[in-house]
Amino acid sequence: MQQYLDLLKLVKAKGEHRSNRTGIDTISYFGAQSRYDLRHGFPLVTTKKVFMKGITHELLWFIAGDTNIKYLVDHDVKIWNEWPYEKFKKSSDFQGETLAEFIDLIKTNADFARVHGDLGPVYGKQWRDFGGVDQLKKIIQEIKTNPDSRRLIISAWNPPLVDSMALPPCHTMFQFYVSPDHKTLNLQLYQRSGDLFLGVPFNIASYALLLAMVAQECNLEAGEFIHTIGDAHIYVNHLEQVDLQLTREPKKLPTLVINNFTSIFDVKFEDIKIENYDSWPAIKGEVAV
Ligand SMILES: Nc1nc(=O)c2c([nH]1)NC[C@@H]1CN(c3ccc(C(=O)N[C@@H](CCC(=O)O)C(=O)O)cc3)CN21
Ligand SMILES: O=c1ccn([C@H]2C[C@H](O)[C@@H](COP(=O)(O)O)O2)c(=O)[nH]1
Repeated sequence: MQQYLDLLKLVKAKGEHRSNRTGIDTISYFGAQSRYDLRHGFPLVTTKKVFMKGITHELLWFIAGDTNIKYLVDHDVKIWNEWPYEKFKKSSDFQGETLAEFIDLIKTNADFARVHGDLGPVYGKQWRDFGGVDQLKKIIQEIKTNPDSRRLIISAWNPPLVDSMALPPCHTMFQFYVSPDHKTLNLQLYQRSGDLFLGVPFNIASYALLLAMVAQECNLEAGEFIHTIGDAHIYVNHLEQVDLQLTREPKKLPTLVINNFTSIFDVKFEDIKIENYDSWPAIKGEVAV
């Protein structure tokens, strides 16, 4: 996937050293756009192995309107673990538990999970209930009945609620666009902040999967995913990993297959398959909390 490598190169070449709330500085470039055409394969980064299982579960979790990490924890998806733990550490229930102990409590104690596993009104809540509006259902209905609309927008950025979220949304809003011949569905995402090494490969695959599912729901062909990023950054402790990736030749993209599709609201994890994913080995990197 050359577009992703080009994005890394752009930020390395034109970005500036910048500090931020995490204490780990970044090289940052403001305003970048990449285009991925799903007709050329499923855009899963091949220059390192990407954890597609986690991406798929996370997307189904958003679509279900869920905001509690219990579902993810129960399926061994660890990517959101640190954020409720940080919240828990500040609560009066905290008694020095480690992150592993905290996650164990989420797994085994439903009452504990209900209170301490919730991230606040994050993506799932906003997509399915933004002040009473089920945006996802509404927009799918609009795509089906009014494909020429220029108002096919879903927003996760809800200003009065941003401060009660464990992490304000990074992928803040997206728009659908049906081609003039009403055959192809395209999606553009505005992501306000992008961790190019860890988060962005997840975000690309996640929105490509969402585009494919909404297209199938609307009997359209999935076309382009256009990824626009505000603060596009590489954490300085990921620079070596990025350089290693830049030495690797991208491989042929895998294909996405969704079996037994009836509706985007009923898709099962087992029915989503990525076939012929040939990637370079995984590369580890620390996440900045
Ligand atoms: N600094 C930062 N970067 C992010 O990408 C990010 C956040 N914070 N906060 C919220 C979510 C959580 N996301 C994450 C968090 C961790 C990984 C991660 O560690 N990925 C590893 C291993 C995944 C695994 O196998 O469990 C990777 O190699 O992709 C990825 C995305 C994306 N977001
Ligand atoms: O889906 C996601 C979620 C988060 N990120 C990254 C972007 C930043 O590095 C951090 C969030 O920190 P802020 O200070 O709130 O910007 O997480 C991502 O790339 N993708």
